[in-house]
Amino acid sequence: MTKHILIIGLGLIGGSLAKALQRNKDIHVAGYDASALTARKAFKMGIIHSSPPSLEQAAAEADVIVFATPVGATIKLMEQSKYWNLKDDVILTDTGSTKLQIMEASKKLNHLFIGGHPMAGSHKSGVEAAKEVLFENAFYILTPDEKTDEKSLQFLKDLLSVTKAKIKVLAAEEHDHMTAVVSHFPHLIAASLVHQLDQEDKFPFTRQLAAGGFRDTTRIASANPEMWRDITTQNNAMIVHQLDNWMQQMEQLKEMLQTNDPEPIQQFFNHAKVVRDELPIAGHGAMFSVFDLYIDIPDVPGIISELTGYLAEEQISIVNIRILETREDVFGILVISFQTNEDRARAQKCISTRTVYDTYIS
Ligand SMILES: NC(=O)C1=CN([C@@H]2O[C@H](COP(=O)(O)OP(=O)(O)OC[C@H]3O[C@@H](n4cnc5c(N)ncnc54)[C@H](O)[C@@H]3O)[C@@H](O)[C@H]2O)C=CC1
Ligand SMILES: O=C(O)C(=O)Cc1ccc(O)cc1
Repeated sequence: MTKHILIIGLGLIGGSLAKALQRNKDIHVAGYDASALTARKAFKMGIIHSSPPSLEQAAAEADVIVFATPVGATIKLMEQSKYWNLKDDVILTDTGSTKLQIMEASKKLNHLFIGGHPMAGSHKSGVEAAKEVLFENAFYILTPDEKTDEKSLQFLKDLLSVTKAKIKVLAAEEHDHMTAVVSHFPHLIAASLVHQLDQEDKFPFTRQLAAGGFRDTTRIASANPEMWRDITTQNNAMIVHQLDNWMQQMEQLKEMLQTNDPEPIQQFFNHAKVVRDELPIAGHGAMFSVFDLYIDIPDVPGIISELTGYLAEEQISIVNIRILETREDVFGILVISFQTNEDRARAQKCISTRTVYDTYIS
């Protein structure tokens, strides 16, 4: 029997989930967005099967309702949902980047709520950025609570299995602690680095030099500010704790730099390199999946369109493209990112057979 899924919020995450769920032919995906234009666009793009005009009516017909809105809006919608005329056995879930406050809000609901967080995404937002394959190989965290029955949890896991994400059950507190470390606090640091660049007024040319490493380290600072405002205010205590640790670390770093002894400075970088190099690679346990292919290219006009042209001919989709370094006299490094490991392997074969340029995977 066809199951009715309602996705509220048709941006990057809601749109991507809607697309992935459509792989299951026994599912009807209805989509609602506060922006009527977004909902219309999602329907025209085929991301959702239907775009109901009334949220309450769509909610009444749903077997599963997914809140894919910024986490502040999600809590407000959850409160409103108490007044909706829902099916008794409906499952409510969400995609938010925080879980503690959302699970706290769920205690006041009359229906089952299982927290969710697909840990893949990007600095882009909006329905236009939605991708069916966004969650493949990424972790998809679920945070059931003591009211969750095994059958409903299994139903939700089965429903989400079409995303090809790795579903993992965690307590909300564990989730918020870990995401503060690997996602929320790093986001604040990325934004702070950009602020620091912005305050640099001695040499305005500095911005032009902000290539390679600076751009890599700060990419996420281009993400949706409203979404990150909500994440930061909800997971505030865990983030402040990370900031305390960081400030302590910076004090030690400052002392080390003032002493300026080369040995501990090298050890500092060495330890970071060892830990960083040992992180699980994307697709094998990493939190966010992007598959980078490095290509040594000469700095000549037309080279990028030549390479992307070969990939297009072989129908290999690219998710990102950037140049790490270009100087007039040396080869530059082109980094092309792919959504899946298979795409990257096909791209490497394509470039190696059709050009003389060296390719490698970091
Ligand atoms: N962007 C990312 O990389 C990731 C985001 N998330 C989480 O997923 C959720 C959605 O994020 P994105 O899709 O990136 O955001 P987005 O900005 O791309 O989309 C959010 C959508 O929700 C709609 N919306 C806002 N308030 C609404 C309301 N009250 N009722 C109905 N629609 C409303 C907006 O019009 C927009 O279309 C957030 O909670 C975020 O924390 C989770 C994983 C990754
Ligand atoms: O772009 C990136 O690397 C991200 O970190 C995207 C992201 C943003 C928020 C999340 O809760 C999960 C993933």
